[in-house]
Amino acid sequence: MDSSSDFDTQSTAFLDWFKAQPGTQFHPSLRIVDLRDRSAGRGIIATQDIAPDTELFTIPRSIIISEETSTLAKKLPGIFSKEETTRTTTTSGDIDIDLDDDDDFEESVPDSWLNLILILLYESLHHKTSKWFPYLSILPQRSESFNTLMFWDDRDLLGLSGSAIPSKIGKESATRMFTERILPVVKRHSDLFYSDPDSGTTELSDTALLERCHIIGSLIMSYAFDLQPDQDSDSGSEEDTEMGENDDDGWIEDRGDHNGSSNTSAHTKSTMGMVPMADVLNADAEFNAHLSHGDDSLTMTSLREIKAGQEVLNYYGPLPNGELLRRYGYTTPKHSRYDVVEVPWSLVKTVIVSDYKWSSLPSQKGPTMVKKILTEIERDSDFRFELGLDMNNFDNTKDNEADVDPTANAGFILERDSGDPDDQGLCPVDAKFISFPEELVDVVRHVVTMVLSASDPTQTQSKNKPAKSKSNKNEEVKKIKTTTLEILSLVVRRRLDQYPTTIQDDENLLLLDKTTTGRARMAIDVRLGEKRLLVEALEWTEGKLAKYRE
Ligand SMILES: C[S@@+](CC[C@H](N)C(=O)[O-])C[C@H]1O[C@@H](n2cnc3c(N)ncnc32)[C@H](O)[C@@H]1O
Repeated sequence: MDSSSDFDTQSTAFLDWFKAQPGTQFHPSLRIVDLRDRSAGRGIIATQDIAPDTELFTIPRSIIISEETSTLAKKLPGIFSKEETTRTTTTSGDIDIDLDDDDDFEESVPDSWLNLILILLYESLHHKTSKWFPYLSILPQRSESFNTLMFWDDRDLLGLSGSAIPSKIGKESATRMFTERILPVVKRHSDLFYSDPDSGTTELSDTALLERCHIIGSLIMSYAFDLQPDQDSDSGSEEDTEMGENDDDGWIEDRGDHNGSSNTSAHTKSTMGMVPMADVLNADAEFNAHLSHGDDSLTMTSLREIKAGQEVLNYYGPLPNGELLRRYGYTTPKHSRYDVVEVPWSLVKTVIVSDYKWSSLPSQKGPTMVKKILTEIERDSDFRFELGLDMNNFDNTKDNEADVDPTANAGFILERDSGDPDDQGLCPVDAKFISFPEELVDVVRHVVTMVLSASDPTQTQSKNKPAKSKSNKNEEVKKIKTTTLEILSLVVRRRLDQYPTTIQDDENLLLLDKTTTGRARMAIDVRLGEKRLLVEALEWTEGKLAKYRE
């Protein structure tokens, strides 16, 4: 860790550099500060009260590191301009590379994330002579500087047992992508990448280069912005664009998930960039500043009054703490409102087949009958499609893709109703659990209906069975609803059992053991938040059941 004087010297050098760039502005009541005592690196605080709607700082597009400004993009124009010509999207959504177009096709790096990796790799190998030197100097450059999950070892990750988040780290797929798409470009143009003796960089081994790609990839994931075109040309209303808001989706999130997977269509020319000063701001689920993207510059504006001493905070989106940890390497109490728990379809099946005590089924034949019904459901492609069981409902960054069982990765996401932040960056309503995902309820109810009717002797008798009375029908509906809720309740309990520690254990760790810090503490925040959500779901279910049983 840098001494605090080195840290401050670098901050000052960066601020001086920033202010010296044509077109920048920096509000005099702001200061870059050292927040490492609370594991938040650098941040910006107000030194005087700042009124709402104040321009905090302005960043001309010319000082953003991106394809538009980079020396590398100018030196290798072929690589950075090929995306429209060498790639097409097939109807299935797969990417096809047009081999006839150019025999250098393997060098095309169509994803804005990969483009920025190449650019930053080049700049880091030329950092001493780079025009961004003071800016590059304040960015984390070593793996030890990151707490994103990519850099956690197996022992650290044990703290996240039970959570689905470790399965989304995607280190292998990122390594594959770097090996296939970045290393060949660097090797082919080694004269360019290693051309700066002043920066003292000799040719890197594949291992060292891959390590650097991971560092830069993580840097981009936690620092870069999706650069939107001039908002004046957007289709949104003027008021919305001025507020940096989007009509339909609430706050625009200008940070994508670039975890080794392209999330932009091959034909969408989206650019990512490193935005000096904007990325010095930390963030939270309640925030007080917003970046708007203008024609020539980007402007950070206060959304409400920022009192002297308060931190200026940006917004990274409605992320659960697990996701915040994976992408950004930290957790906050306010982000727990967005916590989620993934419930695998396999767990739901186990509960239905083996755990739930079907009172109306003969104990011998019961499980076989239920299994048969589930198999039929899984075979029914319409049903699977409707329930999303064919799709990987979980993140596509999973390393272990299910080749055999199309439902292996299927699952349901439990979450609260959390609402959007308001136009001042505040969350006015409490987040609360108000229902299970519709698909989960539908599938359980469907199974319950089938099982109950298969085990109902009046259903299996002759076609001339007497019509059911209204009260019988009501009873039947009630039975289906209560059985569905009982199964959901059991699913939640079993999901809770998948965490090695209880809520009480975790709360004790946090309360009694004040030495629980860093990664261990953040892991507790994630798993505790998920378990609290499960308990909320359980209480909600039991409340509903109590009403039906009255
Ligand atoms: C865009 S940078 C913000 C500046 C950063 N603090 C620095 O020192 O360079 C994003 C990173 O800052 C840290 N960060 C952002 N918001 C934070 C918060 N509320 N608490 C702790 N760390 C935070 C995380 O490490 C995150 O990956």
